[in-house]
Amino acid sequence: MTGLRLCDLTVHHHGPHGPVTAVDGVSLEIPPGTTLGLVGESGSGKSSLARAIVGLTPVHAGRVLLDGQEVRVRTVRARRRLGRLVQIVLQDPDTALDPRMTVRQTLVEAATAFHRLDRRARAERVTGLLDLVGLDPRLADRLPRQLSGGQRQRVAIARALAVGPGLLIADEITSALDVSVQASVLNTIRELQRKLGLSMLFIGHNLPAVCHVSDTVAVMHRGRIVETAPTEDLLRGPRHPYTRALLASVPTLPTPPPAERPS
Ligand SMILES: Nc1ncnc2c1ncn2[C@@H]1O[C@H](COP(=O)(O)OP(=O)(O)OP(=O)(O)O)[C@@H](O)[C@H]1O
Repeated sequence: MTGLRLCDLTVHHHGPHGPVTAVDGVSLEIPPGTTLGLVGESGSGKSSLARAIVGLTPVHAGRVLLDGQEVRVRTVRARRRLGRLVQIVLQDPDTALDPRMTVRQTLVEAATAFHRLDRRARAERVTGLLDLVGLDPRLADRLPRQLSGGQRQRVAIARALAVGPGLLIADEITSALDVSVQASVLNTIRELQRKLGLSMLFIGHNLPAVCHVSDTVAVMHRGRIVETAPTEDLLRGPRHPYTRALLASVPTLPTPPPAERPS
């Protein structure tokens, strides 16, 4: 379990009309073993924040602390250490999975990145990981294209877990999936939290989905955190108008028309 703290984090991008402040002085904390949900509409800066934590986007100002230590990404060794502590899963599993590698090869590669495993331990690890993410072990010898989108995303999650990270960042991991599949992946995330005691940063734009898996929720708007609260409190009494707008914009299931009365 790894704790994360961001102090006044600022991230800039170079836009066509000059610098764009994607993350504007964000401070937040994820105590070890807990999940922080980060919610906000498209363009609010969520991905920039996530990418800055793992060194994929430069930090303009502020600090990223993992277990109290400043994150370093300058050297190969530092990046390796970071990869061992923090893994990120993105919206599109196809970017994480090599189309030429079977599920087994993908998982073994990740599982042996930092640990030596003999043949038998590798086979057990693959079965264990697939079980953890709710996949049938018989899928181990398939290629990504022989799996559904939801199954591929589960493999991407298993691949991240194979490394044995202390913190998992999930960036819109259910957004590209069918609604019914989304719910089942969210339940898998809850199972993982219960079984592994992982620390997580769970990013999404759908407030109920984010709340389903989060202990605390932070609401991001135009690069800033406008409200942070324990999940229950946020749902019961959102304070910021933007949070209320997010809650109000959640689509409800259409109610079937009333049955026609016989005349
Ligand atoms: N590589 C980049 N170059 C220039 N501008 C960028 C880059 N990445 C993001 N931005 C800009 O930074 C701002 C925040 O984008 P970001 O992708 O972090 O938001 P987001 O909340 O994750 O949105 P989405 O869910 O659509 O990815 C937006 O104005 C976006 O246009």
